[in-house]
Amino acid sequence: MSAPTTLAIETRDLSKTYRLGFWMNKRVLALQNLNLSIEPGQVYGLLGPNGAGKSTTIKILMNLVQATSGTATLFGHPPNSKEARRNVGFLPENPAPYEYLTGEEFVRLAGQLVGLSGKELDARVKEVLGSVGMSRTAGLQIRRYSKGMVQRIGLAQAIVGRPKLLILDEPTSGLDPVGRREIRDLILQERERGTTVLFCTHIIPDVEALCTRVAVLVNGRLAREGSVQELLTTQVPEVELTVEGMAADAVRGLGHPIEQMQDLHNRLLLRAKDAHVQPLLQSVLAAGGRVTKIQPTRFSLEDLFLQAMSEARHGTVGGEIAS
Ligand SMILES: Nc1ncnc2c1ncn2[C@@H]1O[C@H](COP(=O)(O)OP(=O)(O)OP(=O)(O)O)[C@@H](O)[C@H]1O
Repeated sequence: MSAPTTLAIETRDLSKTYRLGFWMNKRVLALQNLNLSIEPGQVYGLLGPNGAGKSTTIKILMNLVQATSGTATLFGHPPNSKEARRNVGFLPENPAPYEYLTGEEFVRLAGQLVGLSGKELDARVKEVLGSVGMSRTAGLQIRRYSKGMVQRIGLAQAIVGRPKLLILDEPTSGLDPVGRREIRDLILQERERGTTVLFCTHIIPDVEALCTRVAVLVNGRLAREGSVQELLTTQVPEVELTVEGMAADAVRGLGHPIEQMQDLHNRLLLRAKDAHVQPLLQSVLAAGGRVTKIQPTRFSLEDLFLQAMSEARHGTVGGEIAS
């Protein structure tokens, strides 16, 4: 029997309450009993609206914030241990590298900090500057860099030590489409190399392009978790119908469950669950309406995200100020 693989990241009942106010008597429940199991080699996306607890999770994993309760481990080691730190490359949300260093000096420093030296360091610095597209501008001081260049040099310092795990807080935020594509390609390269990547973002197309698995956090709680494929296929299929010759009220009056209806003046766009389509169709035709188009709808990650948020709105817990 083979030994179980050590998880790259594991959190158990991880919670964080921030204390606020002069008397520290206000509490923000930023994270509530978060359980994550991230296998080595996965590219794992942490999705969620503003204030969902994504950065708090990452900061706990990077030992920048202490959890209030629960545990977190990186390759089986607690975040404050040398063993955990040795294996991780990190890009914070707003990287603030030393501005008076050149890009190359900064990446070299990061390489030295992870134990590289001599020819190996020279070669690796050159290699990563090339792979983030900064070879030509690496001699400029960082204070001269654009946001995109800072982001790329930040990524270069994160990967210079060939970490087994990359943790990236909003790696493509604020970048133009070309910059975003380049950072995405770099993450894909790291995935090819077998690096485990955890990144958080609001940008759903990035998640669709990169992730093997995702977690959706809302109000500090895990609202959805699974492979992108799994999450999308477990949704009940829906069908979109285009109806002409009937008013919206008349269609509603037929009494069938309809998920969404859009009135485009000369036609109606209806969205109904697969199981309800046949009776709806028959009633529309019997009432004199014309059905000009029927098509299955593809449930997107964005739909899933919005659904998770609307469910959470009815049972808010985290990210709220409690007394
Ligand atoms: N240092 C802090 N002190 C007090 N409250 C904090 C602190 N850091 C975060 N919070 C609160 O904790 C909650 C979660 O914040 P967090 O930054 O983890 O969310 P996020 O999902 O990363 O949001 P965003 O997408 O906006 O970066 C929010 O309500 C936030 O205001």
